[in-house]
Amino acid sequence: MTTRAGFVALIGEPNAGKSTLLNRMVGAKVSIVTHKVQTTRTRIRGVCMEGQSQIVFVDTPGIFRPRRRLDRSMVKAAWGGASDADVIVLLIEAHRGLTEGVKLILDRLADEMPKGQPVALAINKIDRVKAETLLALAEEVNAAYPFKKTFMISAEKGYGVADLREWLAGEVPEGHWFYPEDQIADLPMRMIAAEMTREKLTLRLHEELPYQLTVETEKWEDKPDGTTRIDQIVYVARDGHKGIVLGNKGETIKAIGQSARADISEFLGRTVHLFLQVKVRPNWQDEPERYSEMGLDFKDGDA
Ligand SMILES: Nc1nc2c(ncn2[C@@H]2O[C@H](COP(=O)(O)OP(=O)(O)OP(=O)(O)O)[C@@H](O)[C@H]2O)c(=O)[nH]1
Repeated sequence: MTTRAGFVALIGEPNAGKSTLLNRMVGAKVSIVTHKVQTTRTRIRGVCMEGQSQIVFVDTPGIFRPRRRLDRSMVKAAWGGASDADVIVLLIEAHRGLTEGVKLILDRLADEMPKGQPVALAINKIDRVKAETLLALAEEVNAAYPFKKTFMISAEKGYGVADLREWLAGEVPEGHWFYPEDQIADLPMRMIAAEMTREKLTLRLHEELPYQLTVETEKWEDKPDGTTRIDQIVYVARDGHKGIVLGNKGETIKAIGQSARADISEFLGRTVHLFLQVKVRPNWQDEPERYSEMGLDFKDGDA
């Protein structure tokens, strides 16, 4: 049977309802991810299956709030996330209409989507407006940008969300799934745990190994005794980096493991046994950027 898999970016002004919509489509754990982990590297917000399609939602952190200098590079990264995606959904608020912020996004959309990906408009919070207003708004926004499809939804109440999901499932390209189906439910937790370890590594080693580390959660086992065993791999780019991460007699990695374990345990509310392994993956930076940035690990022949 033909399988499909692809990346979907939800974009929109702050407060448009992106998290609420994601939670509806993916499941409640996603909100935990987004509120706990604020990084530019963790780009995956959640994954869901719809029929034979695997839909991977990618993050677009802070696209429209470039306040500080640091934020400007994040804005770039955010549009990068969107333009790398296979499908884009612009979420706007029904009762606020075509705001200046939305206009700004519409102006940039054509330039930022050189690949001509399908872009859908989702008018959210339809529970707050009358039907006439909605139709007029849909027309107005479509006149500004030729959306492939327009959805009227209420992320909070769930109206229209199933239709949007079905449409996305049909729009993502044919291809292998990125994640085994049985890992999807755990994925946000695996990512949080990996991100927590990466944060400790960066705190301790940031001067020596900037951006040269990735962490992946390999195994996750909730034991009947109420504890959780988590195995993670810290990938470094070069053999010489391994020693830096391990430290003298393994002291550095031990200290990192202890503090990561404490954070993960607190977060999960259960005792965690964390096992860290350091491995060299010299080519990870040469992998297509979108995959390595997203923490995806491809086996031969998958890409
Ligand atoms: N009435 C109504 N409120 C909604 C709907 N969807 C989301 N909201 C509310 O809108 C507010 C913002 O929703 P979020 O999902 O946090 O928005 P966001 O786009 O993720 O916001 P940022 O994280 O700031 O980018 C919350 O108070 C939601 O409860 C909807 O369909 N109807």
